[in-house]
Amino acid sequence: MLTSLKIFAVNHQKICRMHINTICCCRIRTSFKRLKTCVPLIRNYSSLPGLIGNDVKSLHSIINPPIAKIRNIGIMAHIDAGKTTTTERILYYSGYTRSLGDVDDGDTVTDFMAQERERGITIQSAAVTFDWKGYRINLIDTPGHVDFTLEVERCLRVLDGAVAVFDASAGVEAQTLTVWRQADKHKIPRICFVNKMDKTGASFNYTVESIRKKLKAKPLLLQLPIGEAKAFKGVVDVVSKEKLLWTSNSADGKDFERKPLLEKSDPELLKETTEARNVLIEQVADLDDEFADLVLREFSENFDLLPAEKLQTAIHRITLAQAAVPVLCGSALKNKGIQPLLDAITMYLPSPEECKYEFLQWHKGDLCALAFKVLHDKQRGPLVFLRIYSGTLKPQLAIHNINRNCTERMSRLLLPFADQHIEIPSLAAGNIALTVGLKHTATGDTIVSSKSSALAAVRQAERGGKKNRQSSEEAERLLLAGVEIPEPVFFCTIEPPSMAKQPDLDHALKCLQREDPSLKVRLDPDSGQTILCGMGELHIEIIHERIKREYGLETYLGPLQVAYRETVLNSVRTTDTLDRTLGDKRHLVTVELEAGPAEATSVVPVIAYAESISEDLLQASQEVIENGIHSACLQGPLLGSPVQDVAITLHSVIIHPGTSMTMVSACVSRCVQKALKKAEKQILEPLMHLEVTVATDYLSPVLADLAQRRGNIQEIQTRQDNKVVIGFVPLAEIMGYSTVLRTLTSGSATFALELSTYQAMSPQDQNSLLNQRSSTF
Ligand SMILES: Nc1nc2c(ncn2[C@@H]2O[C@H](COP(=O)(O)OP(=O)(O)OP(=O)(O)O)[C@@H](O)[C@H]2O)c(=O)[nH]1
Repeated sequence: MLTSLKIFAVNHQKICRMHINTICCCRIRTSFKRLKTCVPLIRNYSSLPGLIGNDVKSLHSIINPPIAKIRNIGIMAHIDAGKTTTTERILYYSGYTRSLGDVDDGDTVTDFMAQERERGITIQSAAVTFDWKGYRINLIDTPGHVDFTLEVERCLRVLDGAVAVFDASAGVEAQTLTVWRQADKHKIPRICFVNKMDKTGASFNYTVESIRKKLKAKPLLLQLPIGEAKAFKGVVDVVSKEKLLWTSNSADGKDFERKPLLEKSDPELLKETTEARNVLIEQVADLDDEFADLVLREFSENFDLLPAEKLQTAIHRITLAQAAVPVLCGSALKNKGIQPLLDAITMYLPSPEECKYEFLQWHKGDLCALAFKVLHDKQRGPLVFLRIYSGTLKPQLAIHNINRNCTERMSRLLLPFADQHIEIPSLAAGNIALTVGLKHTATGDTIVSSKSSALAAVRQAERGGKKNRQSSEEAERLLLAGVEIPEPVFFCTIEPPSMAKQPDLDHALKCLQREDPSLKVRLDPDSGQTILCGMGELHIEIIHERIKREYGLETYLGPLQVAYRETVLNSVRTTDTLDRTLGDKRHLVTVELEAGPAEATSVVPVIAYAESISEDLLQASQEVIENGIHSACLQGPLLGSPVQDVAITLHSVIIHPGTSMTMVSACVSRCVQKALKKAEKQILEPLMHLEVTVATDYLSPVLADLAQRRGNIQEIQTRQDNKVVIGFVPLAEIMGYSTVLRTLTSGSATFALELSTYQAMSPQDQNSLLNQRSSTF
C-alpha cells in the first residue's frame, strides 16, 4: 500500500514536469547591488530569551507557546521591494536584534549566506523565530529573484499566512504577480504592506489601484499614509481613527506617538479617515454576513459607534477566507510603520489551528511534519527545516520518511534563528523546527513517527478517498508530493580542477541538489562531462561560487547554453531488429513502431499500443518498452536535446524466448531514435516573456536593441515616470542582457524574464543554430 503511495508521489512529480512550461521562469536583474567584501559578523544575541542564564522555565514557554498564538508567516514580493529590510526592522522591534541590519551595508540577519551579504539579495530563505506581544511568529524570508522561484514555492507550502511587500513607487511588478499566483495556488491568506512610502514617486493610491487591477484582489485600506515621498511622516489607523507619528527624536523608529484624530487639530485628516472607515465598513459588511447583521442591527445610524474590535474580528475572518486583503503602509528603511504591521500579522493572519489541512485527519494527532528546506553545515552535517503539522518532535527520536520509505534518527532539535540556533528538548505542532542528524531527508519529504503510523495514515487516506475522492487526492498531493520543480532553461559543463577532485565535486553537487532541487546535474553520455542545469544565469553563477566557498573547489564552467527541445512534424513508421549473442544466449527482438506529432503539448512522449499487441506481452514487458521510449526521447537527433510533443505507437514487438528485458528496452529505444531521425525535425526554443522598466529617455535605444534580438513587443505601458515594455524574446537572444541593458540605460532600467513557452524556430534560425553547433563541436 505504501509502495503504491510512493508510486503516486513519483508519478505526481512526472505530472508536474509535464506542465513545467508554464511554471519555469528565470529572471535576470540588470545590476547587482553593490558588491563588497564580506565581513564576518559577530552579533550580540544575548537579548534572546532563553539564552540568558539558566532560565529554563522561560525557555520552556518560549518553545511551546499555545498554538493559537503561533503565526507561520512569509514575506513575499518583487525583487528589491524591501522584504529583507522589513524583516530586519521586524527583528529589531521584536527585541531579537540589538542593532538595525542594513541590506546596503551587508549586515542583515536573514541574508546570512556570504553571497547574499555581498550581493545584497536574498538567495536562500531563512526561517526566523521571534515573539511579538505574546505571539510566536515564525517568519520565513523568501527570495524575490525568479531564478530562486522554487525557494519561494517551497516556503509557501509551509506558511499559514503571508505579507506581500510592494514598492510604493512601482506598485505591482512582474515578480509580485508570480508570487501572488503561487500564494493563490497554496490558498494562503495575505496582508499587503506598501513599503518605500518615503521614496520619490511613492504613491499609495497608485499601488492600491495596481493591487486591485493587476492582482484582481479586493484591498481593505486599514491605514492611510500621512504625506508621501519626502513628506511621509506616519500613518493613520483607519480602524481606530488614530494617527501614528514617528518622531525625529527616535532615530531607530522604536518610539512613536499614537493619538486619536481630533476635529480641532486634524480636521482634514479626520474627515478623510472617517470617509475611509465608512468605506471599509461597507466593504467588510459586503463580504461578511455576520458583520453585516451586526452593523444593520446596531450601528446603521452611526458607524462611528462601531467598536474597532468588531471590525477587526470581521477583517480577520475575511482575510482567512481570502475574500479580500488588508492593506497597510510604511517605510522600512525610514523605520516607519513596522510595529503596526506586526500587530496586523497577529491580528489578521491565521494561527495554525485555523488552517484546515485535510491530511491531518489521517494522522490523528501522530507526528506529521514536512521538510521544506535542507542546509549543509560543515560541522553538523545536513540541517533540515521541518514544519510540524501534528504531534510533537523530540531529539533522539527515530522518524519515518514516507517519500524515501526510510527510518532515521535525528540527534538534535533546534529553534532556528537565522544563523543562530537554540537547542530545545521538544517542539509541538504548528511550529517550525530545525533538526540535526537526518541524512536522507530532502526538501519536500513528509516525516511521520514510524512506518506503522505511515501505514495507518495511508489506510485512513484510502478510506477518506473512497468517501470523497477529490479531496483525498488533493490531500495525498499535499502529504506526499515534493515541491513542483520547474525544468531548467540553462545548462553548462562543470569541471573539477583535476580528475582526482571529481569525487569531491560529485559530493558537493549531491549536497547542493538536496538543498536545491531546481539544480539538475547529469552526465553527458558522449563526453562523460558533468552538466549543470539551472534556472538562470544567476542561479548557475551562485552554485559555482558556493562550490568554491563552501567546498573549497575551484571549478571551471563551460559556456552557458540554452536548453532547447526538439519535436517531429510528420509521422514515420519504422522497424528494427536487435540480434545479439552474449555467451551462449541469443537475444533476438524485433520492434515496429510509429513516431509522430502528439495531438497536445506534452513534455513526455505519448505512448499508445496497437490492438494487435497482446495483453500478455504488455503485462510482461510494458515497463521496459516504455523505459526504452522515454530514454530515446531524452536525446533528439538534431541537438541531443529532449524531444517533446511526440506520440509513439507500438505496432508489434516480437521477442525470441530467452531474450533479456534490457535488450527489449534497447531495441525499442533504437527503433524510436531511428524513426525520429527519419522524420521531419523541428527545434523548439524557449520563448521568454519580458518586462523592461525603463526611464522614458532611454526607451528608444531599448526598443531598438530588442528589435535586433528577435523581440516581439506587445505593449508599452506608462508607470509613473517610467515606461514598461512588455513582449516576448527568445532566451538565446537575451543571454547577458543585464550588462547590455545597464550600458544602454546607465544602470537605470530593470527587467524580468519568465518562460512563456517553447516555440518552433524559423528554418533560417534553426539552420544557423545547427551550423553554429557543428562548427563548435
Ligand atoms: N527608500 C526606501 N528604500 C528602501 C526601503 N526599504 C528597502 N529599501 C531599499 O531597497 C533596496 C532593496 O531592499 P531589500 O530589503 O534588499 O529588498 P528585498 O526585497 O529583500 O530584495 P531581494 O532579497 O533581493 O529580493 C535596498 O537598497 C534598501 O535599502 C524603504 O522603505 N524606502
